[in-house]
Order: sequence, then C-alpha cells, then structure tokens
Amino acid sequence: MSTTIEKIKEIESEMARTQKNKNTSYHLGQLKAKLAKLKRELLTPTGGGGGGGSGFDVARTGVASVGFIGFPSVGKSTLMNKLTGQHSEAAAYEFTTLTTVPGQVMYNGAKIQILDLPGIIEGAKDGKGRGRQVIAVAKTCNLIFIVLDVNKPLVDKRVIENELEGFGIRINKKPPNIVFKKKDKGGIAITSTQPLTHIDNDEIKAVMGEYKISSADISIRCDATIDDLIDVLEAKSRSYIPVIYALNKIDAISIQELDLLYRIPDACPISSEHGWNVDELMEMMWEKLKLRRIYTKPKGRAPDYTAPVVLRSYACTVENFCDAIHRTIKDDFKHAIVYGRSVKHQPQRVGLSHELGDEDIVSIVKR
Ligand SMILES: Nc1nc2c(ncn2[C@@H]2O[C@H](COP(=O)(O)OP(=O)(O)OP(=O)(O)O)[C@@H](O)[C@H]2O)c(=O)[nH]1
Ligand SMILES: [K+]
Ligand SMILES: [Mg+2]
Repeated sequence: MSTTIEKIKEIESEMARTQKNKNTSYHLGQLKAKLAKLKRELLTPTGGGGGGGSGFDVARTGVASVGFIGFPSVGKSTLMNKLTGQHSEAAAYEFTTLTTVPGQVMYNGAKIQILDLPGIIEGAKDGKGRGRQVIAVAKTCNLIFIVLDVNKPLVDKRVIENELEGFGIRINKKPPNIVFKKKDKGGIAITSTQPLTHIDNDEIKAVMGEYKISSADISIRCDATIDDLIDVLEAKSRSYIPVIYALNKIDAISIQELDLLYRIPDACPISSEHGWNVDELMEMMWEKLKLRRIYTKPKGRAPDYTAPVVLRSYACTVENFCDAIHRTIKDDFKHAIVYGRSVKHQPQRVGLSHELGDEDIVSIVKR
C-alpha cells in the first residue's frame, strides 16, 4: 500500500503528463478531485500523524490574532519582540523558536494577539519538521504575516504560499461565488451567470462523480476554475485568511532595491531589528483585520474615546455591541441612538439589527 503522500505524488505527476484539451478534461477533473480528497486526508489528524495544532495551541486572547509564518531566521521573533515588547528568543541560528510564543499589541484601542511561530521549510505541509502543527496554528488566525528575508523574497514567497495553500489556506481571496445545493434526485444542473472560460460541463461532472454526488444544483457566478469548485465542495477544510508580506531586513539593501519591493502587492518592507517602518505594518494590519471601533456615549455625557468596544466587521450589529458590553443589556433594550458613518441622520434611532460603522458613537436607551 502506498502512503497518502505517495498517492498525491503519483496523481500530480500524471496531471503534469496530461495535456489539457476537450478529450482529457473529464479525466483531469477526476484527478483534481482525487487530489483534493487525498490532501484533505493528510490534514485530518489520525493520531500519530502530527496534524491538528497539537501541542502548538495557546489560549486565545484579544479580539483578533495574527500569526507569523516564514522560513527559519527571517526575523519573526525579532519582529515579535519589537511589536509586543514581550520576549521571544531570537538568534542567528535556524529553528531558534520551537513552539508557539504568544504576545499582544494594543492598536487603536484593540487588543490583538500576536503568535510567533517556529520557522517552516519546503515540504512542511507534507510533514517535514513540525511544519504541519505550525501551519495548523496559522490556519486559525485572523491574519497571517508571511515574513520574508529581502535578500531572496520572491522565491521564498512562492514556496511559503504553496505550503499554506496545500494546507487548505486561501490567501487574500474570497470564497468562490458558487452556490452549491445537493439534492436527492434530478441529476446535476449547472447554471452560470457569465461565460466560463476555464471549465466545461464534462470536468464539473467528473468532479461530482469523484465526490459521489449524482444530483445537485450548481450556480456559478464567477469565471470559476475547477479548483474553485473543489474549494466549495471542500469548504469545511478551507480557511480564507488575509496575508501581509513583511519583507524584513531592509537595512541590508540599497534604496534602489527597496523601490522594487514596494511593487509587491500586500507587502510592507521593514527592519525588525531597527524598528523601521513597523508603523506602516501596523496600519496595514489594522486595514486587513477590518475591525470596528464603537464608542459608547453615556446619556448626557461626552463619548468615551479612550476605550472603544472593538467588533469584527462580520459581527458588528447593535446586538453584537450590546453583547460585547454585557450579556444582560439586551434584556431591557428599547433602542439605540447612533452618530457616525452607519446612519443617514445624525443622530439616528436604530434597533438591534442595525449594522454599525467604524468609529460610530452609540447610546443605549433602556425601557
Ligand atoms: N540585518 C537584520 N537582521 C535581522 C533583522 N531582524 C532579524 N535579524 C537577524 O536575523 C536572525 C534571526 O532572527 P530571529 O528573530 O531569531 O528569526 P526567526 O525567524 O524568529 O528564526 P527561527 O525562530 O529560527 O525560525 C538574528 O540574527 C537577527 O538578529 C533585521 O531587520 N535586519
Ligand atoms: K533564528
Ligand atoms: Mg523565531
């Protein structure tokens, strides 16, 4: 019996040998679906396999978490120390950090947990070193900093991205706009709102066959690839996480080289050691985390700008706000009075379901 990793290798090499055309698209679709299923097997902890986040998990604090991923000695721990003031051992030899080291930064009134992680190497997702445990922790974070050494940023970037993607992490990407509904009978019905340039019905049917789905409505609302479709079928093992590339050690390069680095999307050139440009990194972190600060205004007094209630953008209704202050506030809630960007009139009376905007000011009126 060959191992899962060997099976994956076999399928990958067969895919590489197979040219994509009308006659092969069904077969390629099958192979891709097989591959996705095998990779999922690899991600499911089976006791000895060392999957999950076993031993690397730490207690979660704060409103959001940021995990550091990168090759050994790119400066992750040095960055951690600079940002949090906490101590994580940093040194000139590889694999200085051996487990998750948690820290915290306060930014715009929000407590944000920072997780310094051990370095990973190529093949990490397939079980090299402790890579799988490390990536499993990153997969639970709200944001990942991929820390790269500016001396070879682009090659390393590709390798690290590949490791994360192989682990079901989707970087700076939204879930594909495909609505999939399994049915008891009726066959496979495919509709699309725009021409599909990457896939044909044969390929889709091959994938469905591999997943043993004989009846479903599939409504495709983007120019999807077969990988997008598989991501939707494998939704449970996918995490869509924003990433910032922290390009570290800029103190070691020229201004001309620095100019080139600024062209890399979602990147922030820094020097952890000297603290250069970490302000910009923090600003980008704030943008990517999409947090909202809500200021409370006690009746007849000025708003309290020093201690905002910080909410996630997908859970920022007046109800979420009440819950964040105290469980019982909702019980005698009458309405809320809101000033800020979420309302047309200043102020405006709103109910529990109203969605708040960043820096809104809220007073709760009780019954
Ligand atoms: N020139 C320069 N060196 C840096 C910078 N940041 C870190 N270093 C050096 O890089 C080496 C590795 O730093 P660490 O912070 O231990 O790197 P790491 O990524 O945490 O390494 P592992 O935990 O082993 O994966 C140390 O010698 C640091 O002094 C920087 O901004 N510029
Ligand atoms: K190191
Ligand atoms: Mg380290």
